[in-house]
Amino acid sequence: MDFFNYKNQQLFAEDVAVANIAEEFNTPCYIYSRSAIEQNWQAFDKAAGQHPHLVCYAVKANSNLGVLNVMARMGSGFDIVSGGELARVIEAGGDPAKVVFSGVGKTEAEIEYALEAGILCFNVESQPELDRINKVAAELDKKAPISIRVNPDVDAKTHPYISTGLKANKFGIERERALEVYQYAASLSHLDVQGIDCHIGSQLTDVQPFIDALDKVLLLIDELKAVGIEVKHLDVGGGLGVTYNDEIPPSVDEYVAALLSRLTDRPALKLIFEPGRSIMANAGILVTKVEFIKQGEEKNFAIIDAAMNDLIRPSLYEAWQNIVPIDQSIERDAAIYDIVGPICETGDFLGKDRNLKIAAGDLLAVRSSGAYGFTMASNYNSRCRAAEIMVDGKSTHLVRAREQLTDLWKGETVLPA
Ligand SMILES: Cc1ncc(COP(=O)(O)O)c(C=O)c1O
Ligand SMILES: N[C@@H](CCCC[NH3+])C(=O)O
Repeated sequence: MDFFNYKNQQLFAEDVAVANIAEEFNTPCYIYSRSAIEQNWQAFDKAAGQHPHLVCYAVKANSNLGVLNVMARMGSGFDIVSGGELARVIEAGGDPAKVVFSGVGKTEAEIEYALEAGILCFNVESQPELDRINKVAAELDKKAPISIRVNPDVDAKTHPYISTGLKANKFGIERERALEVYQYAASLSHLDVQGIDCHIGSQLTDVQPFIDALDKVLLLIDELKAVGIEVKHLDVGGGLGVTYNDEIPPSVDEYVAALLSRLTDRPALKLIFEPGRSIMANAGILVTKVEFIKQGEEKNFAIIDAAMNDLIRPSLYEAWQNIVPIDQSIERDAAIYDIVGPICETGDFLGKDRNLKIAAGDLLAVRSSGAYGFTMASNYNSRCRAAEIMVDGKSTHLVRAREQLTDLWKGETVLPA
């Protein structure tokens, strides 16, 4: 179900008119729907049914404390990639015992922090990382729970920047070396081998690469068992795609059912999911105002008050996101526009060649912006980052205020005279 809908030609977020939110909180602003987040999270939980499982939301998709708190209240686990994300999970009321820690470059300080917090598992990406975790755990007189991220060499058929399961990518341990690395891990005194992990990329719209990767990992689980290493959980990563334009990704039900169909003879193998985009992308929009219409010789430009610093996906991946007027009732002539921001870069666009009926002062919504939107925002051009608002039925909550000019130099100072 879509929680951003037109009623009487006005865009609503749940039961609140987006125009009213923009008036109260100004633009640009991100708006998230609590119901959408809950429904998308529960889709995973329900689809897994009685099979032992844990949904570990990938914090990188959207790490707003309000967003994390909505999931923490439902009992979610979290997939983190930094000490900063762990701190945010804890601050938002998340349970560290349900946290898995992914990423290729964990520092000693981050490992120590995660061990002290008592996380569920480190998803280890290299042999030197095993040594580092073992060393830090020994210093703390603890045993670190680990799983090894296996790179199955499967083509996820997604954008090359967000494909992670190929030999050419920096992630995980090659399938061929995995057995040997597991045996090495099992030999280290302060590691406790708990699981196995795999994540092949993001925005996958076909279920087959997931299944190909799973089959390779299941074979490895059997090989490990044969040498006396028994894993308790299988972390299948995230990566399920969403509809931005005309993509038709598998539903959560289809995706989970396809995975479970391979696990019928392994009822005790706990599944961990790390969905990010599929929970958050369509639970959020970015609202922006048209500042000027500029007619160039070759193109028309709608210059808006949001920019690549607010939402970098179109500039970085040439990602397409739907851009719609908030008020559809105004009758104007349609024209083709590039939707561009005020940043001094030709690559600063949110959409190209869009057919819209717009004028200066109009509000637009960039759809599907709840994932990898605010989390990838920056202060480029010394722009203040946008406000974030959570809608919950009829009520709105400011879950992060717009940055102020003074926030732009927090912690920074000029040289002494
Ligand atoms: C290890 C890991 N887990 C989970 C995710 C979340 O992926 P997605 O947002 O595509 O579900 C990512 C990002 O691709 C990731 O790198
Ligand atoms: N940031 C990417 C997804 C990256 C996934 C992280 N492993 C996007 O917006 O599509």
